[in-house]
Amino acid sequence: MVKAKVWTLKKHFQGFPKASDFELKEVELPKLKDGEVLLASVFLSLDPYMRPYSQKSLKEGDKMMGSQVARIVESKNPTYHIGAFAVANGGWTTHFISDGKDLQLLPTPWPETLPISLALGTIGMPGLTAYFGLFEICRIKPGDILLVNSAAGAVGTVVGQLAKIGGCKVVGCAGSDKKVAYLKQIGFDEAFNYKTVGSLEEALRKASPSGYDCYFDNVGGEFSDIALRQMKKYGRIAVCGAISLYNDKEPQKGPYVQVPMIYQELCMEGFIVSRWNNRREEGLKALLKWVVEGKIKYHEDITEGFENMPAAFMGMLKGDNFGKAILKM
Ligand SMILES: NC(=O)C1=CN([C@@H]2O[C@H](COP(=O)(O)OP(=O)(O)OC[C@H]3O[C@@H](n4cnc5c(N)ncnc54)[C@H](OP(=O)(O)O)[C@@H]3O)[C@@H](O)[C@H]2O)C=CC1
Ligand SMILES: CCCCCC(=O)/C=C/[C@H]1[C@H](O)CC(=O)[C@@H]1CCCCCCC(=O)O
Repeated sequence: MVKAKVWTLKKHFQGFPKASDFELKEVELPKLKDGEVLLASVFLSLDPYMRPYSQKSLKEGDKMMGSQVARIVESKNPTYHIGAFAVANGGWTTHFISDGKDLQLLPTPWPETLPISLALGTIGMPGLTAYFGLFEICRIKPGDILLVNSAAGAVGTVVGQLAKIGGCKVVGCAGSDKKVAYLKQIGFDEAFNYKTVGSLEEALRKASPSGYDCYFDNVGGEFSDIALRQMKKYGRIAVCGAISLYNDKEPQKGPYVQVPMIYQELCMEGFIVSRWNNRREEGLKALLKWVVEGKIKYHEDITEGFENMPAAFMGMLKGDNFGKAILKM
């Protein structure tokens, strides 16, 4: 019998999550049935969606949602061999049982030089979000000027570098000087710390006096209200995330987007990356190739120890992470 350690949602979040909202439990897993596999989490992903989606889909006492790179430790399913690694949606747990349907084996061959945790970041869901958001929603073309916020994070770093590959001028915003320096190092044309610029409006105008063709929005709220007013005619806006709003106790009013959208004839579209699940392989293959060629650089922010999962989650939500936030078991 395997005993799994599991982080549960003890109390629904009220505003920003607190340590007391989580509870660590021990659960005895049943024996494997035919077709099932037992997995041990190796790396757990920390993602912003866990904040709004847990509110929407979890009951108090449920296991916290999330994905991991996990190793198969026992198998009664001929497709999955002991020792293989897979990306799974097992939640915040040390061990779990799967019938194999939700498992994605890592793209093969996986280069020995790359950490397998990248399958949760640049060569995983966040990388695919950047890829499809940029090519399908922003529809970038060479010469476009692109703005991305939360630019030093899992999605943002890939957005900026892909846009450079696509021949764009890229402007990125992030919440610390260290992050800004990194953005410049990986090829962003302009980058600034949105927390320390006196006026966001002026900083955006200085970075691109002629305005923006594309805006990849990870933040929403007030930032978007200001950015929207600097879009060029026929600009495209990919509404990817709204992290500035996820911890609100009450929904905020505004921003009111109609006037700039009409004047500038903008196209603004929200999306969830799973829309392109049928093109997952194409996206992963392209991202893996660019990483191997050194055209996409990555940075991971790794916290060690399963017991630190809630703290790492709260840290990511407030911007402590530099690159993709990961927990190593
Ligand atoms: N639509 C989709 O299918 C998907 C959407 N997303 C969304 O993409 C966004 C980025 O996700 P991901 O790259 O994984 O996360 P990140 O790695 O970017 O981590 C979150 C970052 O958000 C920034 N942040 C937190 N609060 C604020 C705030 N009030 N204003 C501005 N920035 C803030 C912090 O960076 P800083 O220091 O710069 O403030 C923090 O590091 C999220 O909104 C997420 O929900 C992600 C995956 C799929
Ligand atoms: C207003 C909330 C916006 C959240 C945007 C975001 O970060 C979306 C992330 C999804 C990503 O595209 C693919 C995912 O796996 C994320 C959603 C995960 C949903 C899990 C839902 C589980 C459940 O409802 O039981």
